[in-house]
Amino acid sequence: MHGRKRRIVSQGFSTSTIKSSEPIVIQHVQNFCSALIKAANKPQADNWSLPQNMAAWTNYLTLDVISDLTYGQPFNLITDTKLRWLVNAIVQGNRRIYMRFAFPSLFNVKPSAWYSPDKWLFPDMADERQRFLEVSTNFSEARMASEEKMKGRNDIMSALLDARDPKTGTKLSEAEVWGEAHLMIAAGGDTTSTALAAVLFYLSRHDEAHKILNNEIRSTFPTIDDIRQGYRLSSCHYLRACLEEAMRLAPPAPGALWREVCTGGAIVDGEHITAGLDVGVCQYAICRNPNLFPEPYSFKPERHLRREDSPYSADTTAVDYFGFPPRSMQPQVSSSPFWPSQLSPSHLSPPIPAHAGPTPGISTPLPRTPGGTEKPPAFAPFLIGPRSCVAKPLAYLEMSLAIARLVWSLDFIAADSTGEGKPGCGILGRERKEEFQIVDMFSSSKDGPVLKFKLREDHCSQD
Ligand code: HEM
Repeated sequence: MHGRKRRIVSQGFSTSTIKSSEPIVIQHVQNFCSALIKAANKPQADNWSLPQNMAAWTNYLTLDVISDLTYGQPFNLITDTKLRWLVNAIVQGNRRIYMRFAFPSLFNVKPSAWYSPDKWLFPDMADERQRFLEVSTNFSEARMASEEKMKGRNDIMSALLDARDPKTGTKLSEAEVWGEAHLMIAAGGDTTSTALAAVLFYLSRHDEAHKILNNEIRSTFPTIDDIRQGYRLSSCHYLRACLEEAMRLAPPAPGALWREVCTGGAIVDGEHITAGLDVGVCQYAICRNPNLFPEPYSFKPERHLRREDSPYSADTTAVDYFGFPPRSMQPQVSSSPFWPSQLSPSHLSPPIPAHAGPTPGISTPLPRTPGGTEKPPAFAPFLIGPRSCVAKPLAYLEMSLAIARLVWSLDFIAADSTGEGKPGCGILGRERKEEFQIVDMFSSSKDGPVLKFKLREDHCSQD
């Protein structure tokens, strides 16, 4: 059942669909940047903008993108306040699904006059959920009504409506299409916004990394319009490393996503697991294992950089995250080196520990152990296998465009401590000031960082 849907849904994220979706993503990324540029154009006494909560802005951006690609019209959360309540409704919806996974028996009780799981457990969200379903239905109906007009768009929805399962030749029914659309909104907004908020949190607290990224982006792209899918964006390896490191420290799906062991059992790390048991790996925990990630609480994008002499760079079949070959096979596009003299690329690329898994990359094959078996990567924010994230290329495109265009246009600093841990708070795991705080609700709920912006010094007039 899942296999059939997956074969159809994955066509909505094919290279050609992602390519034709790019102008839509860029349009919303530009709205996002314009909103922050507008704030920067009204400097306060300290020359910086009023503080901006980036958990909110990144949520608006990612929901505008995914609603536009799915329904053919955006929620317009960046430019209009009317539907902004949807952000919380979606987070709460994810929390409810997570509770269902964790405690199915609570929900498997038929609601009665005296017990209804939703009313008891989520009294505040019943209304919001209803309103969200109404919005989603209205948007779905509007899309269906204008489907003829939308034909040339080649977005996720057109692909879902047209695609056939290559194995059975069947299409998704209308109900299945709208079920998938609903899933896209729930799965595609909150996750991507956590990664964006986290990278902004860590950059605003790590000047050296922030400087290197500024240099990389500003020296690679002469104008903001040059920041689009292609060799130049693929060559921004420090950008990619910052995104990876932010997702390592703040995984957008941080908990264990359980899988039931099938008939015959399974062998995991040499242990036999009986059929019927649930197994899962908690991304938050494994990403803090010091044997896999030395100094696990430190923000070190360089740990994700591919060393030219690492085993992976020799792999000519490896492709980069937009489907381009690795840097060594790409034309050189920028003659100005972006590395500060005291931090050469070789300095930033310590040897990759043999046990640390491969440099993450969409199509980088898993390394082979001496016995020839594949070793799964420890860092897997999108998971691996047949139920992993179907939209990984879209997520990387969106994150790369948003951070590159923002960094190209604006300087930013932390305005306050929102999002930080609170030393001495007495809550285990919540006391590290330097760690971006997330709450596991299937996706990650977060607040902050709150940042102040100003136009980058060498570009004084933008709108
Ligand atoms: C940084 C961004 C993202 C991360 C880290 C992420 C992570 C994940 C993870 C861990 C899963 C597996 C969930 C499970 O096992 O239950 C998943 C599934 C999924 N994701 Fe993403 N996701 C991201 C962005 C997106 C976006 C932008 C979309 C857009 C539509 C999306 C759509 C989906 C869908 C449809 C599934 C279900 C796939 C299936 O069951 O075959 N995700 N994602």
